[in-house]
Amino acid sequence: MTAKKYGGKHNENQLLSDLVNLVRCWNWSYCVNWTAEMVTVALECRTKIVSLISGLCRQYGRLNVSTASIRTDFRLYSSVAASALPRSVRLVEVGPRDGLQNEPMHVPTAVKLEFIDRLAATGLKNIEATSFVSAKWVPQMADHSEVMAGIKRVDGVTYSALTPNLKGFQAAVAAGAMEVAIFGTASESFCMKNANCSIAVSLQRCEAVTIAAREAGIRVRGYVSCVCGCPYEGAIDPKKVAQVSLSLKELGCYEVSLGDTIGIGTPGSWSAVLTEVLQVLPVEELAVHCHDTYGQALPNILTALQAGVSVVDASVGGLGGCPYARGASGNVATEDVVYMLHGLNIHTGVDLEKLVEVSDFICTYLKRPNMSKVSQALLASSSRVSK
Ligand SMILES: CC(C)(COP(=O)([O-])OP(=O)([O-])OC[C@H]1O[C@@H](n2cnc3c(N)ncnc32)[C@H](O)[C@@H]1OP(=O)([O-])[O-])[C@@H](O)C(=O)NCCC(=O)NCCSC(=O)C[C@@](C)(O)CC(=O)[O-]
Repeated sequence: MTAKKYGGKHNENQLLSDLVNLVRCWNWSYCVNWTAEMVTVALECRTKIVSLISGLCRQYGRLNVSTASIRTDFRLYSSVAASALPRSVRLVEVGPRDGLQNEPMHVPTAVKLEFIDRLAATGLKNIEATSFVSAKWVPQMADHSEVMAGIKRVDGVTYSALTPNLKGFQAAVAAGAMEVAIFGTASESFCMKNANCSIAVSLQRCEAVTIAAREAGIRVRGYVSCVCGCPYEGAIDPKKVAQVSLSLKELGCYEVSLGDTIGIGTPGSWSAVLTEVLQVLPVEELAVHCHDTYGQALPNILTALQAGVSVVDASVGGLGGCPYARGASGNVATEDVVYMLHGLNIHTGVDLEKLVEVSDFICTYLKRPNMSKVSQALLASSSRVSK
């Protein structure tokens, strides 16, 4: 096995030291921590690695381990390593925008500001604070400028806004948006309902935003809606999703968030979408945005993590839904995502207890049930303790 075959001297040394440790401690977790590159190398050299482990077993006196059992264990643990999850995940909190945009009750600006400031105190680093859309279309977001200008900025937190066109972009930047998001969709009918134009025209509007953003030095994030299905057209071809994702990347988006707008996807349909999109975009430039209408959001997110995605959108308390997507329910609850990620030993930088307090604050204000199972469980147990 040459260093070249191993993909470089560093990987060769690392592999050999892991194999020695594996045999000495008889602990296969040394393989589970392999990087994707090392897994590829190891799988290519499977036969040689199995005989190397056999040799090391003899050298370290593990005479009862057969080559057949090494082969089976190697297959098992290298496949676990191959589906290795990211070590950390960046959460994009969309509660103040996606979460509130569909709420029938008018939420005063002061409450929105308290909501955003409290979210920033949980350790969340990306908060989509509002949207600069037409107040005729989404009345709840009419105070976008006051919200964006009134936030008590926390160092290291990016406060972004959704901007469908140049008018929205200019107003967002004037109010202090640090980043903007544009939205494309994989469904013509949904695009017409949501933005009153075709996909082609919406991409032209997006282009105007990205050109202005580049001049202003503002980063642009892109959304693709209806990636797993459309409320008006039904099934959506994953190839169409990939095509719109690529268009957004080519316009200059640093990241594309794939939105299952009506929460209809399953790990099966998400796998099909991710497979197509990953042909045209690197995984580092992808995020997922799951609604939980059918209770599939967490398994769908896990599917995306297994594919290497490490940016996840969520909304505290499971607030949200698009007013122009019939049947859409809330986003996946941020608390539920954080709980799952911490359970998988994946770093988020978010304080779960504080997050549950914010979730309780906003759901109590809105007089609506908290849709997060984690918040329900933690709030119920703390009220039992305080009785
Ligand atoms: C795109 C438009 C504006 C086109 O709306 P339009 O009516 O076709 O556009 P228009 O250019 O004819 O303008 C109509 C009026 O809106 C005004 N206007 C025009 N632009 C703006 C602006 N930026 N900000 C404020 N006002 C604006 C414009 O000045 C004019 O005012 P008037 O002369 O009638 O008084 C409209 O369709 C719209 O606002 N749509 C937004 C709908 C929306 O916010 N949907 C929810 C967000 S998307 C989502 O939730 C999905 C996502 C991202 O979360 C991912 C997922 O889950 O899949």
